[in-house]
Amino acid sequence: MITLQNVSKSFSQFEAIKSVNLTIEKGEIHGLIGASGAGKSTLLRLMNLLELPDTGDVEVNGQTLTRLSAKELRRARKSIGMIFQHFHLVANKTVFDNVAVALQLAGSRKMDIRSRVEECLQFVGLEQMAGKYPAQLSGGQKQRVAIARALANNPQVLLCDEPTSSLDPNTTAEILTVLKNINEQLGVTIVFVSHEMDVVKRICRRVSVMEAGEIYETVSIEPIGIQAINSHPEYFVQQLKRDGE
Ligand SMILES: Nc1ncnc2c1ncn2[C@@H]1O[C@H](COP(=O)(O)OP(=O)(O)OP(=O)(O)O)[C@@H](O)[C@H]1O
Repeated sequence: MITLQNVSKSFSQFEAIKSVNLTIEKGEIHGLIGASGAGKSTLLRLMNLLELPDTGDVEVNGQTLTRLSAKELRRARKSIGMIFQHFHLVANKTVFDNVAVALQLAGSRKMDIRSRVEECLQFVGLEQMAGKYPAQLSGGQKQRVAIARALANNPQVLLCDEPTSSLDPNTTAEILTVLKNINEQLGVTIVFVSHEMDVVKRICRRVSVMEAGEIYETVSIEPIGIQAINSHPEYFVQQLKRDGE
């Protein structure tokens, strides 16, 4: 589903990604974890060619992206959705229009756009918020809009760059549930970048640990379950004690 072969990326003289090989299976939720600067976001952005590799091949959904023309790449990218830590919504557009924009850019017919936007907003539980503006939404609601926008073109892959890092524990759990539903109900393969171990453990089936531009190790894990986190005070006490150890 996603294969990186000897992929390298440098910024000026700095080698941010060093000849990485990685295969992510169809239907998987795959985590990328590591310290700040390890190369997680860069590796993720190489998967839809937001960053162009200096060497190596990137294959997604059976297509070698690195060998496509600009036009072919635009078409291939419709099958790869992406969400970000800071949502990247358009402030002066309504929730409805923020989602519709993805379909307009992809050339969907006007008559199809309304029903598809409504469908996507319903999937993330925001059908009542279609007329609101981003400033009127909570962080979790903004991320749901971004998810609805990413789903609009029926992607096979969803790339998630620290999607819960600005959210509180309860909202994080809600977003993880939405992502899990997308994986299980729509069969979307998910790549999930995070520096938070407990978040990754709750949602990912395999996790690649990154260090200094390389994959140190890829580990299969037993997810501990999205509901494991909640607002119970004992959870916060345990976290605080653990962090203080
Ligand atoms: N556009 C760029 N220009 C120059 N250097 C960059 C660029 N993008 C990333 N880097 C550098 O590449 C390295 C990897 O960055 P990247 O953002 O992929 O790391 P990360 O593991 O996602 O870190 P964080 O968790 O802090 O976001 C860092 O040293 C960063 O400074």
